[in-house]
Amino acid sequence: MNAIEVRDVTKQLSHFTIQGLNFSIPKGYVTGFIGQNGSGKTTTIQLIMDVLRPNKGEIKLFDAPNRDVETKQRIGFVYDELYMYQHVTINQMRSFIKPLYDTWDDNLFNYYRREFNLPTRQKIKEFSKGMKMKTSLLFALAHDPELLIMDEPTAGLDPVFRRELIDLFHELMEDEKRTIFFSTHITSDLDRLADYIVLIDYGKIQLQQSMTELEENYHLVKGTKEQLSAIDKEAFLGVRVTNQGFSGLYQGDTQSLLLLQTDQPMVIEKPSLEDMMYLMKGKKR
Ligand SMILES: Nc1ncnc2c1ncn2[C@@H]1O[C@H](COP(=O)(O)OP(=O)(O)OP(=O)(O)O)[C@@H](O)[C@H]1O
Repeated sequence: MNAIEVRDVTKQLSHFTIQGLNFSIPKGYVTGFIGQNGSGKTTTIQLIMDVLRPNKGEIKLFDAPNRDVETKQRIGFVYDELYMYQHVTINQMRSFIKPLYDTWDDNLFNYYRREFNLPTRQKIKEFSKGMKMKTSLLFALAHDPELLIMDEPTAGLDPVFRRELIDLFHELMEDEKRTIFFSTHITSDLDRLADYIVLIDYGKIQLQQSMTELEENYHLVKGTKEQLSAIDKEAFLGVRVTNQGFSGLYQGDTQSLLLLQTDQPMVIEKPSLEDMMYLMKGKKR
């Protein structure tokens, strides 16, 4: 079963359109949602969370419409800006949020509050950016959600806590009942955590694959401009050329590249997610 299904969704904003959005997020896995600034990640997450309504298409969570109140109970939502009332303390906030969830667990709340080192006497509006993100996470985790949907949860966090958070997400995934879908610009977090990747560009899904498929199917090829002219350009998803030579994202079997008669061998490496995003924006030559 899929935890999230987005089918033919269109959303028209004043200067931006999400068009014919189709993707699904498998249950029991971690999926990273990537794309450049303004590519539509937050808008897509808001559509999934029913904060925005699509003009066309449908979104299902655990096979039920995303407007279903019971289904919303199963989801922990972490937003990149704290959407909660900020003039209260964490404990006052708890008294508002707790009644909304049947599965609310005070032990979990107290555990994560201590783990995240969040003060109980200070008002949330006085928290640092990182503390606000931790507060958002605390409230998402305290009702033991089956599906965690997070918009840039690691943004604004110091590197040590970011690593600890990735460890926590690993722990949360251990019982295999949970699903995580999160957007990020920090691709090293995805290398550590993600099973699947969804890449969005200009409001359209460019790529949805497992990390294993990505590793098997894509190669980073580097060489001289002369070598580039000898390669079938159709096999490249994108190429960047500089004075030093070229680097390209190559799809498929690299055997034919190794057979090319060139004065020096080309470099063939495993691309990072960052390489892929950068090169996919490069032109085909
Ligand atoms: N409420 C809104 N009204 C009109 N346009 C909007 C609204 N919210 C977002 N947009 C536009 O939609 C586009 C996509 O924005 P979105 O926040 O979804 O991108 P993003 O991929 O999350 O970007 P970032 O990585 O910078 O957070 C942008 O051009 C933005 O200006």
